[in-house]
Amino acid sequence: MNTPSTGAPLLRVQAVTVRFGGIVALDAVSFSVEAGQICGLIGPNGAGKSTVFNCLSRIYDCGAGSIEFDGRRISTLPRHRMAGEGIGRTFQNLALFGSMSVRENLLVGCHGRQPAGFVGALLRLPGERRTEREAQARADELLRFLALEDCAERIVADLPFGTQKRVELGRALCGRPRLLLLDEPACGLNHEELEGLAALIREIRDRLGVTVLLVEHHMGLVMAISDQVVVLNFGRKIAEGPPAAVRQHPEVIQAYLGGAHADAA
Ligand SMILES: Nc1ncnc2c1ncn2[C@@H]1O[C@H](COP(=O)(O)OP(=O)(O)OP(=O)(O)O)[C@@H](O)[C@H]1O
Repeated sequence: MNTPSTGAPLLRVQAVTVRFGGIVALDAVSFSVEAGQICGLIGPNGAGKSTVFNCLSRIYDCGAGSIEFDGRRISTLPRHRMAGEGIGRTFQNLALFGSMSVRENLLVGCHGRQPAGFVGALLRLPGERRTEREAQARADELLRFLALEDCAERIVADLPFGTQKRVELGRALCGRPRLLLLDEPACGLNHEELEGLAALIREIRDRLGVTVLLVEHHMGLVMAISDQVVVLNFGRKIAEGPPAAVRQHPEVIQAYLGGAHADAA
């Protein structure tokens, strides 16, 4: 089980501002996520949710403000260090190798954190063989956890979309993240798959000890599984707190009323 090494919040976003020309995508946004929480990050289209994720993955630079992970400032680290720091993510449009098997996709996720390097792999050094065994064991563990054993050797592109989404979760989990960023995991899933997803996200938190930050338009899912919800609108944080309080917040109701997501209210 992953545990934080300090008593501070696992993730602290402090006064982060991001501008694109004249657009203020994030305007001094601050929030924290405690270890062991599922935190929902919601808001209407264009509110700034993806920009937060892209700052956390270091795809975007924060123009101002800072991001701390487990007490360490990460907002200035190089992008390739983020997986090693313990932050994993999934993508709205799935980041999978369609022509490779489910197991191979998971192994790619495992190898992102392996220290042996190119020369070690080329020469099949003992250390590299050990990390390969460990990667296979981790992939087996996650195939079981995600109920993907039966399709482990199948080509990903041949699988239903809902199954591909579980493969992507597996790829992200192979790197043993302490914080998992889920980008619209419910998008494209049917009703039955949605119920399975809610249970799975809880299990990722409870059994694997992974803290979850969830961007999602499906309000039913967010409100059902989140311990806290942060609401953005036009790049500003307009509310945060437990789901029951957030859904009654006047600014949240106002932000969603008239939009495509009025069910938030
Ligand atoms: N790379 C970029 N270049 C210019 N503008 C951008 C860029 N990325 C985001 N924006 C702008 O920043 C604002 C916030 O966008 P963002 O994608 O973070 O919103 P979002 O809440 O994720 O929206 P959605 O729910 O539609 O995905 C929007 O006005 C968007 O047009």
